[in-house]
This record gives sequence, C-alpha cells and structure tokens, in this order.
Amino acid sequence: MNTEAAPILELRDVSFAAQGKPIVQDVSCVFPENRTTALVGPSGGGKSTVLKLAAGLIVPTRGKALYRGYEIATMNRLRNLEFRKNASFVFQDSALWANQTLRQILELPLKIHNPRMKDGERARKITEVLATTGYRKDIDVRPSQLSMGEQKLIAFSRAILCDPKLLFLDEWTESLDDAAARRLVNLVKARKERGDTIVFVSHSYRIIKELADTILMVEDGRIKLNVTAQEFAADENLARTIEKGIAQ
Ligand SMILES: Nc1ncnc2c1ncn2[C@@H]1O[C@H](COP(=O)(O)OP(=O)(O)OP(=O)(O)O)[C@@H](O)[C@H]1O
Repeated sequence: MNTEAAPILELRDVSFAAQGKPIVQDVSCVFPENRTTALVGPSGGGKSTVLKLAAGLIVPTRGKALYRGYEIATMNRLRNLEFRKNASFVFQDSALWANQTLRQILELPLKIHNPRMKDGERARKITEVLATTGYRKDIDVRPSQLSMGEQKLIAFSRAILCDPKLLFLDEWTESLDDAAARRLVNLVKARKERGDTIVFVSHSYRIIKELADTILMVEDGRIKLNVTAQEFAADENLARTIEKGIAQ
C-alpha cells in the first residue's frame, strides 16, 4: 500500500449489511490523494458497495468512512458541501433522471454548485463538456431515447461538469464502443495526470493496467489484495491472480 500521500479518503473497519445480509465486511483501506485506485474482483464481490461507501453515498452499518479525517456520515454541513462540490460519481447504470431532459440533467449540478452562473455561461459550459466527451446529439430529449452507451457519455459529462477533484467511477466505459471508451479512458488519464484523486471499478484488465496506481481486489465483501501498480507489474503471479479474479 502506498502511504506517502495523504489519505483524502479512508474506510476504517467498515462493514455494510442490507436486509440482514452482510455485503461488505471489516474493510480498512486508504485512497491516497492525487492517486488512482482500481477496485477489481469477481461479479457480486462488493466492489460497487465499497465505492459507494467511500463516496459517502451509503452509510456503513459498522465502522467509518472518512473524508480528510472527518466521518462523512456526521460531518458538518459546510464540510459536507465542500466534499460534495469536490466529488462526482458515475453510476454503473448511469442514473439519469427519466423524467428530465438531458439539458435539465446537465444543468442541475451547475445550478447547485455555481448558483450565480449566468444561463449563457451554463449553456457554453455544457456544450464544451459534451464536445470533450464526444456526445454530439440533441440534448432536449429524455434518457429513454438514448442507447446505454450514450447514457454513459451523459453520465460522465455530468460528473466532470463542475470540475471535481475526486472522481468515483463505476464501470464508466461499459456499453461504449471502442472509440468512445478510449476517449473516456483518455479523459480520466488527463485528470489523473493533473493530480485528481480517482477511484474506479472496472472489469477491464487493460484499463486497470493503464490507469491504476493501486489495485484493491474485493471478493466476498472483503479486501483480498491491496497492491501498488509497481508490485503488480513486477510479479507475474500477482498479475495472473488479478486477471483471474476480474474474469470470474
Ligand atoms: N442494498 C442492497 N440490498 C441487497 N443486496 C445488495 C445491496 N447492495 C448490494 N447487494 C448485493 O451485494 C452483493 C455485492 O454487490 P456489489 O454491487 O457491491 O458487487 P460488485 O462486485 O460491484 O458486482 P458487479 O461486478 O456484478 O457489479 C451482490 O450480491 C448484490 O446483489
């Protein structure tokens, strides 16, 4: 585990249960600032749940999720606002509001975090971000008119609109064609290079190898491996274990 950078995020002895079923158990890990961490592992192992716990989207049943040392579930309103302004999440299913147009969906985070932004500036910002992510169609339509891949582009565009320093990505390239997936990987790479803190879930060995500084293998709700990219690159057995774990 890399300890030289500050743990902007930490899970401390975290467990999470739903409907009496343990989903994540006794997870402790740090997500260092300015680093990219990949959560990998077999389907149903608990990766998305760990990601949501780290992002403060769900509250641990036991233990603490911390942002800069403050418990996310109980930190004061101002600190929570700062955290929310700095953090964005791309959900596995895109999570676009069915009854809103894409324009309304994209306007909302800007209205919340930059309430003084003028209408024209907001429209320019949206056009600029969509050009970056490569969504070129009409935005006065509802999400149901989009393919899954197009929904992913909108979800990613929404996530970067307010220029977050902390990005949580849950299989953000799934359902995209190769060109679009490459564009979104490159966009994350650029953010990583400028020093953002990124935590992502992916089943793609290639993406994990390309982006991750640290790899956490989550299986049966526990962290089974916590290795740096250097350790991963230097140890063929480790690489095989991770590749096998992803493929399950
Ligand atoms: N709120 C919940 N209520 C009931 N079961 C849940 C809940 N959240 C997660 N689970 C279950 O816990 C297990 C782990 O889910 P999670 O989505 O975290 O896994 P994952 O590793 O991200 O899987 P995948 O790679 O398939 O997306 C799954 O069996 C899932 O159905």
